[in-house]
Amino acid sequence: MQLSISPDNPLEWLALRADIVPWPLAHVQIMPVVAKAVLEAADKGVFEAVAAGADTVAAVAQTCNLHPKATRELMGLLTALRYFKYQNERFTLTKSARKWVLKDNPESVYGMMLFNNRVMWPWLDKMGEYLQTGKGIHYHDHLTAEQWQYYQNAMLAATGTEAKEFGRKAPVAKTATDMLDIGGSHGQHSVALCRRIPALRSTILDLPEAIEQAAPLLARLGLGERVQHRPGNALTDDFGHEQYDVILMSSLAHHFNDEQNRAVAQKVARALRPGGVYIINEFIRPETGAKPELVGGSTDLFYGLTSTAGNYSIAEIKDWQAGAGLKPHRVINYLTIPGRAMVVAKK
Ligand SMILES: C[S@@+](CC[C@H](N)C(=O)[O-])C[C@H]1O[C@@H](n2cnc3c(N)ncnc32)[C@H](O)[C@@H]1O
Repeated sequence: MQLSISPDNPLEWLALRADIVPWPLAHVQIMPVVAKAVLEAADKGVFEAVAAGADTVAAVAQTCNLHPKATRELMGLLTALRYFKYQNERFTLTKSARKWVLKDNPESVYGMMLFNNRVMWPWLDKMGEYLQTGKGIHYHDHLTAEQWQYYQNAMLAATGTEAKEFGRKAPVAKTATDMLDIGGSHGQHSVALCRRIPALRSTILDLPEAIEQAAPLLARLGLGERVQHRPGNALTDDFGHEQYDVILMSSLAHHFNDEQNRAVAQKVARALRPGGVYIINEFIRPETGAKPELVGGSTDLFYGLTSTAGNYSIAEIKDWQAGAGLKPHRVINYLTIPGRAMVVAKK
């Protein structure tokens, strides 16, 4: 997937084509403003206010306690971004914005918006330092309880769509009974798979601070005893011997360095039953020289900044699995989240 600038008319098309438009300005001037405007709009309740009927600048400003002139500017930008339509002097949410940004919609990314606005945004200021030192900020080591809550809600919001596709496509036998979900947080991936495979039960291994905040999110998913949290640390805990038919590690490998991922793979290989599968579900870093890809590329830099590690290529992930004695099985790309894949190995 790529971001591109699309012309509104033939003259703009010609100007872009002739390369007389200074397009980097889109990145350095427009995108930072766009990102912060959308985050603040979500945080200040602007989308919810319009959905509830505040359909003029004055009504939005009053409902959200904002300055009228600043609100007009914000609404103009959000309309250009197609969050809103403006007709007959009234704002309405577009159908697509309604689906993705309203708090209570199942596919909404609202939780991610709050986390990015309230917790993640200041981290971006550290990018220059990271580029010079190569040392990330390792946020798991110093979040407050409130920040852990925003984080776990964000993970739930970011993976609602993916988890459904995971539940349908993960190559797990219908006879599977036991699953370990390493760094499983909210449990959406486990729940999706348990819904497909009636005898499956899952244990979610996550850090205690995460579980404190993720427990109510998991409870809301309604699988009861079949999906349970276990507080621990994937880097130091033993996973047992021939106990599981499926072990999933989703979006955690990018927080671990190569050596740590190899050590985890060794423990996974021991804990799987013969025929069991190890699924590493991840953002994929395109191989050097391969076609550039925006999702894998931008998250690679982001996880470098936040955890010093970063994304890995499919070949690197397969190498950890093979190094632990597992056989390559399948690589399954996501339709709904480009740049992500399940890299699956079998015991
Ligand atoms: C980016 S989130 C991914 C959550 C979920 N698996 C998903 O795909 O949406 C990473 C999760 O791993 C957990 N985590 C981080 N370090 C860990 C460790 N050493 N052991 C176990 N879990 C860890 C975090 O608390 C967090 O819940």
